[in-house]
Amino acid sequence: MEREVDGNLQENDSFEKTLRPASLDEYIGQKELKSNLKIFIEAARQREETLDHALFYGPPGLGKTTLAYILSNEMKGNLKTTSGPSIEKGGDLAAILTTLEPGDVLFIDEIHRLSKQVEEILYSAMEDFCIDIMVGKESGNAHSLRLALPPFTLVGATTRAGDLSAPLRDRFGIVSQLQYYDIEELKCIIQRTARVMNTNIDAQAASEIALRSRGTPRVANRLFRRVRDFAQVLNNGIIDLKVTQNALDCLHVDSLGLDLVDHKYLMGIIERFKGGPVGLEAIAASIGEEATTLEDVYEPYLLQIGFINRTPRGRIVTQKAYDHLKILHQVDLFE
Ligand SMILES: Nc1ncnc2c1ncn2[C@@H]1O[C@H](COP(=O)(O)OP(=O)(O)OP(=O)(O)O)[C@@H](O)[C@H]1O
Repeated sequence: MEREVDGNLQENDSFEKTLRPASLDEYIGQKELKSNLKIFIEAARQREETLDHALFYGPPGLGKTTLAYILSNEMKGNLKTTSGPSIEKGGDLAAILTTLEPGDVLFIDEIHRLSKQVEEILYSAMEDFCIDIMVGKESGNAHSLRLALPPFTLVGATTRAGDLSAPLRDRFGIVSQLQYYDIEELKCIIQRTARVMNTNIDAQAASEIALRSRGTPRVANRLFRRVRDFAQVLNNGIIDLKVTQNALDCLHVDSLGLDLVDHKYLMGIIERFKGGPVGLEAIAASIGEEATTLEDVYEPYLLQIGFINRTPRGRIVTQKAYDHLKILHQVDLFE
């Protein structure tokens, strides 16, 4: 089931490309990361060198791909994009690397999913701008040939920094975690999106969407488009607070951005496991989901807003979540 509040890219998110900020100045939020990147870019420009390899990690939809585009723009290089799972063999990577031109940015999304063999080729490419390839296998005269590469910048993105091997991680000069956005930042992103789409949105409506966007620009932009549909059909195209609240309620996105799936997860723990602690596998089995989906998709935002705690004995639903769901805490019931 596709969720309006899922930070992962979905099929009908293709409109996103038109919304991508093209420069660091247009990129909203992530203040510390942005100001550091500005220094690194300026320093590389002054030395007439390529920018150091950069690794961005954090939940989906926070702007990692956008940053790769921006870095290539700022460094005036071309951007080549690929992803860990699509580079199956060493030859696939070699084919990409040998098409790079000096100053290009190579973006590898889901970089934690590269195979060991491909990863090892990447080491020398990153460190020495060269790769060793095997030739002459067919003629029985197999030997390795060293190929020089132009200086380039590798930008890696991952939602699972912990899955990255230490040797790969160590080869990035810039390693940064993207943070969830605050309400003001999301409001600016929504207002910018409205401008790019030639639509007006009033400030209260933009704040309301921001509140329900789970700290994630991708979700904010998606909800904005849904709200715009409701406004167009029900409110002469005017996006005000009332039509926004109505639209988001109809989409079952609550005042904190939780949807029916989050409610199912929390209620599952509360009703079947007395609010926890309960192990991930047990929750997964009880609500019919994969444990990895719970960990990657359901839980990060619930942890972020303090609705669950992860303890050595398992997940626990917090008092804050009980208050939001307007149900009495088990502990209260026995008092
Ligand atoms: N700081 C920002 N300012 C304005 N818009 C942003 C910002 N960050 C992200 N966006 C918008 O959110 C959308 C999603 O961003 P992006 O594709 O870069 O996310 P991502 O972190 O790479 O996600 P994934 O990990 O799923 O690839 C883009 O359309 C972009 O326009």
